[in-house]
Amino acid sequence: MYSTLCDYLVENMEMKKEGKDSRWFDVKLVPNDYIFPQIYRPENLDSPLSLSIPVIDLQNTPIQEIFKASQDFGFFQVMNHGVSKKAMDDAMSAIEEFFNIHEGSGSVRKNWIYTKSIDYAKDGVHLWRENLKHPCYPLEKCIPRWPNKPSTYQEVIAAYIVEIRKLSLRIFEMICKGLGLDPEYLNDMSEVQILAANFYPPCPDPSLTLGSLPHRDPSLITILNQAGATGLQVMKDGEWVNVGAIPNSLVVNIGCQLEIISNGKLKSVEHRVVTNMHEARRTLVTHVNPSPDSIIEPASVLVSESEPPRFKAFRYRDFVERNRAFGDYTNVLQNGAGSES
Ligand SMILES: O=C(O)CCC(=O)C(=O)O
Ligand SMILES: [Fe+2]
Repeated sequence: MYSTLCDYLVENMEMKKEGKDSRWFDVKLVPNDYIFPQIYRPENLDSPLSLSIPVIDLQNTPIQEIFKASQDFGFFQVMNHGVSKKAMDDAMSAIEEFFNIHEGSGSVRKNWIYTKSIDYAKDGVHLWRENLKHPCYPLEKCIPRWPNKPSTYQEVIAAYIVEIRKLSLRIFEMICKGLGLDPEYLNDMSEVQILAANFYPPCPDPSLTLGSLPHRDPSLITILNQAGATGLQVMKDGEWVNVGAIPNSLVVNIGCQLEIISNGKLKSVEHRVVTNMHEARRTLVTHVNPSPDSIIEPASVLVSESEPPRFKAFRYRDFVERNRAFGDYTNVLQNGAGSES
């Protein structure tokens, strides 16, 4: 932390003299408006050694493993998941270029939303990240409305979404079988609706900052490509647990809607992103959501006299609008290619 404003100005003027560019994160000390109050700070960045998120090989349709991880952690990592390395690498390169091209260009709010770090504030404190979000459903209509810089963006992100959709269908089938639901139950009501890309630059003091605030996802499931970088933490038994960075794996977590449909059998768990000093974290997050007009309620086969419904029914669209579930521009995101902006 800077002890005086003067220290801060001198430090940053010196960096400019040295000829470094002046992106917001090119600082030697964390500026005051990025320092969270004590209660939010991720002071101990090491996990308890005994805990780790399950890593599951999808090759042999491991229904019980997926089901148990969804109950115990609400999170798991998958290997041999069928999303090609090329699709993952190409998509991640496009994202990296996007954040390089668009830095400093101001927020763009049309059919996609680019939010700079400074635009994110919790009680006046900024998150250590930049973010891009856009709708993905219906895919063919959405593609031409996505960013066109870099020029590969639309093509490679579309290819990535198609592969992620296939993976989400496999995971849903396994979860349905584990729960005792019709295998198509979740497939029929879901869409890969929103893509969010994040850029968390290296930070001079990760104990003071956050990349994302603790939250639960408003999705059915979320599939996260973290490109082998650490930073994600999951709450387990009252402690923050680091999620390992395994090359070519994907992280899957149970969203609030699936917790409701499962009548509380599966857990939607709180998570957050911490920063680190040495490497940038870039992530591609796909929110697999219920179709906006679907009714979310505990599945009838999971409800009985001995297990009454633990949640009331609602329309997903109403939940999203009421909670502004995808941030300030939720309407643009939920209404996808149909929205005028
Ligand atoms: O970027 C990450 O690692 C996590 C992002 C996340 O939790 C979300 O988009 O819901
Ligand atoms: Fe999340």
